[in-house]
Amino acid sequence: MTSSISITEHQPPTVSLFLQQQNNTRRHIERPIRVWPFAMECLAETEAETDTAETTEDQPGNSESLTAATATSLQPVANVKKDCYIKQASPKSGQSSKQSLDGTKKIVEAEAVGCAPFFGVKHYLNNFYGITDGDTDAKIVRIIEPMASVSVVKVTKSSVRRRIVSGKTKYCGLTSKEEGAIEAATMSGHTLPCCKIGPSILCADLSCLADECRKMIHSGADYLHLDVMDGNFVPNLTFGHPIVKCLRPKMPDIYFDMHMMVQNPEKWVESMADAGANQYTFHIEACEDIPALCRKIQESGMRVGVGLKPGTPVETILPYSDLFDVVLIMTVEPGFGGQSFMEDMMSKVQYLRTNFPYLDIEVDGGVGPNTIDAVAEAGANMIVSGTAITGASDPSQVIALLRNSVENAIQKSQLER
Ligand SMILES: O=C(CO)[C@H](O)[C@H](O)COP(=O)(O)O
Repeated sequence: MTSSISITEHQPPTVSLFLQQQNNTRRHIERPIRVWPFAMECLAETEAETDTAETTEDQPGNSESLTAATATSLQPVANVKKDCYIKQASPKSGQSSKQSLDGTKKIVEAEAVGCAPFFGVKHYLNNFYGITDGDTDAKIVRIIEPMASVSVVKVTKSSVRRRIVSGKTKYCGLTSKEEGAIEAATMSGHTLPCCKIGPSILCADLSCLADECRKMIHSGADYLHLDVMDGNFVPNLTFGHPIVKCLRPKMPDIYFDMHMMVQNPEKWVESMADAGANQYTFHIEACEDIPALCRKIQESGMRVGVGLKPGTPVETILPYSDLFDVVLIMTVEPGFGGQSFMEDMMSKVQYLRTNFPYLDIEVDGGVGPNTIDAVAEAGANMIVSGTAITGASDPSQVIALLRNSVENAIQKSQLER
């Protein structure tokens, strides 16, 4: 079933949503939803309201954006002080998760009153989907999380450059309003990870790569995990950026997670960004200057992933943990699909989830219906699965099963918080 909705606003946007359901499997979006950016401004506004204790510092640039935000809402959602600066830091020590969820709830409620399109979209989807800001080249993706009505703003795609300046994240290519909204949202501590299933096409029929990839997406996959092997870091060879570049126009909106099993990963950052990759996951064992590589990846507009081979202790990432968007825990020796899952790697996942509740934790190797429960219970939320999906007679059934396990585990862990 393909559906679409149109929402008109005081500004031009027509919000188009393409939702596809096959064999009762939930979710698939052909294209991102497009909305007018005021929704993001609105988020900033409600953050300011929610966290009044923290919003006292005068910052002229930001007061301008807040005034504009109020003016563009259908009904102002909050009496925001004109001159206040949105400055909610990460959750205060001692702040309970209940308080944090209450804050999130307030934001969601406020949006429901002030932002009809968001409410409609959220209600319609009842799940987590990206919403872009209306440009043809997506700048900001707003993820609506499935379980706890959590809202997150994330930056993706190459039109935005994210840089770390003096330990602070800076965004280039955004208006001050957008930047303020992102700052408020990303620093609010409300960013909880959600379940994403990314089939690895390593063992698929690579002679018809685009068709195989489309099949995965139509079966309900959230993203594609593309394994790049150089015959050096791992004893196998696959493909590189020229193939990714050919694939990109055939699926312009699909998230490409590049698993770079290569020596000297810094060598391929620009080419992969240019080819249209969204996430660049390098192996920590293959890299000498980790901060420099992370900076390079961020500056080229991709999310930063770091992979750990089974023999690499999880603590290795600790000095750099702020620099990563995703940590990939390998549950096989990298190089080949179809190997047996190493359950003892789950202690690494548990350690990461306990210490980094907002981190995207990805698991790769031997993950399928028989092993997913261990992965989900340990706390992983990005699930790579190769042969279990590509070799299945009905990939959509396997994807739905994996998703179900992870979503249940996320829900359970949130109830226990
Ligand atoms: O990175 C990989 C191997 O290095 C693959 O992504 C992974 O092994 C997926 O295949 P399978 O699920 O069959 O193990």
